[in-house]
Amino acid sequence: MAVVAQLSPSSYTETTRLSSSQLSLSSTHLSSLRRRAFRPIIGPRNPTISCSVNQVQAPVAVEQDDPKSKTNDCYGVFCLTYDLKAEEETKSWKKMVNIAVSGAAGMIANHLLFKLAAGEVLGPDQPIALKLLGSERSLQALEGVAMELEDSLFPLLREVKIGINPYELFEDAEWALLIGAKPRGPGMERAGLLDINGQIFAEQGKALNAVASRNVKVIVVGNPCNTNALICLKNAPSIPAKNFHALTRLDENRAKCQLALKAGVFYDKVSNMTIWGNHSTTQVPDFLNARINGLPVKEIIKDHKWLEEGFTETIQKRGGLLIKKWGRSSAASTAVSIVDAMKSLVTPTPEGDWFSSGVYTNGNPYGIAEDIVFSMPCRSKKVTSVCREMVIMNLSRM
Ligand SMILES: NC(=O)C1=CN([C@@H]2O[C@H](COP(=O)(O)OP(=O)(O)OC[C@H]3O[C@@H](n4cnc5c(N)ncnc54)[C@H](OP(=O)(O)O)[C@@H]3O)[C@@H](O)[C@H]2O)C=CC1
Ligand SMILES: O=C([O-])CC(=O)C(=O)O
Repeated sequence: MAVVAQLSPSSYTETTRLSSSQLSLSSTHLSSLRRRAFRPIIGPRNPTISCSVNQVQAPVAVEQDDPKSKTNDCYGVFCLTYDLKAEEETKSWKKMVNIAVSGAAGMIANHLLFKLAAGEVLGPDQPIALKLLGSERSLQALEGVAMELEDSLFPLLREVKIGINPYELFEDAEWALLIGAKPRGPGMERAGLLDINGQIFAEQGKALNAVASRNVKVIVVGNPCNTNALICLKNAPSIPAKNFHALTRLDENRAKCQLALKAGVFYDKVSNMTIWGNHSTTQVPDFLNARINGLPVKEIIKDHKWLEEGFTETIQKRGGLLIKKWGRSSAASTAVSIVDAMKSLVTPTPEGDWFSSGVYTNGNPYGIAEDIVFSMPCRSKKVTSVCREMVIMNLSRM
């Protein structure tokens, strides 16, 4: 099995000290390396750095007319081809999965990428390729992120590619985690971001439509995420609308946390938590259908006034409160919730439970307006598929 890597300026001096036998390079791999050695790549401010394990060239500046063509085939150590010591182990690994992440130099991605690369999401036998999308202004920061990924020595991380062209980065993507978008500041509503962020998702929808796997699972995180998810899916008519999700898992996690706190139980005792609607202050966290230790919440939490008033408002305004306290929007907990959302899609949902996700309303059983993206209870049926079934619940209790 081969690993691909490109030697970054900071690492090539060390690396060239090693002989090919020390790296256990086969002759096939060596010739592949030599081929790669002269392929132009992007470095800081666009110099081209060409090198191989036994050959180093000084960086050479290259002309690039179209900034959209600035994409690395691979980054740093991920361009190197070598035989794995653990060949036996890797034989049992699954086929590599391409994961595209936008806003990859941002706060949320900085937490998420390391979880993905560690196998926390798709498991210890799932090698991954990370395709990191940034912009002109973040390209250098993106290199910094790629350098940290290099230095982390993740066995499952087999490829890293950075660039600014979604048509290149989204190619054959099986996951697209669309985070890149301006966050709100104190006193703003998420909807206020639509003018700035909406266009990003139109372009990225078109790119997904053109080049991504037809089975790509898209999780839209950038706010306002429901509307952005709708914009994205409308621009990607060749990809099933059910594959698009607006992230409301963070709200679900927040709601579980508050119910657990009030009931004096651990989080894992809270189940069946639905977030209805938008990832915004209009959302409805549904305590009526949620359960604690398998029982209706109202049987466990007797303070019904708190449930009806305090709880709902706490969840609706949690993001805003965090911005007020921290000065920026939630990043680590959002990354955790993206992990949770991905796992929920590829793992059969435990019997009787469900999770929340913003999904396209197409024949929904709740009477919610059609043709929007709306958070509701979902179940996943099959490993590795996006099968989603709506949960039919008795809404007359609400
Ligand atoms: N759905 C949810 O539950 C949550 C959603 N969010 C949302 O996720 C998004 C990303 O948050 P976070 O990672 O913390 O933000 P950061 O500011 O850390 O990173 C955002 C990235 O988005 C890109 N971007 C695109 N357009 C703009 C713009 N006009 N101004 C600034 N950045 C831009 C930038 O990357 P580049 O230059 O490479 O394009 C930047 O690196 C935000 O919209 C935020 O509101 C946050 C928390 C929870
Ligand atoms: O509040 C924000 O703008 C960021 C966000 O979406 C959240 O933390 O829920």
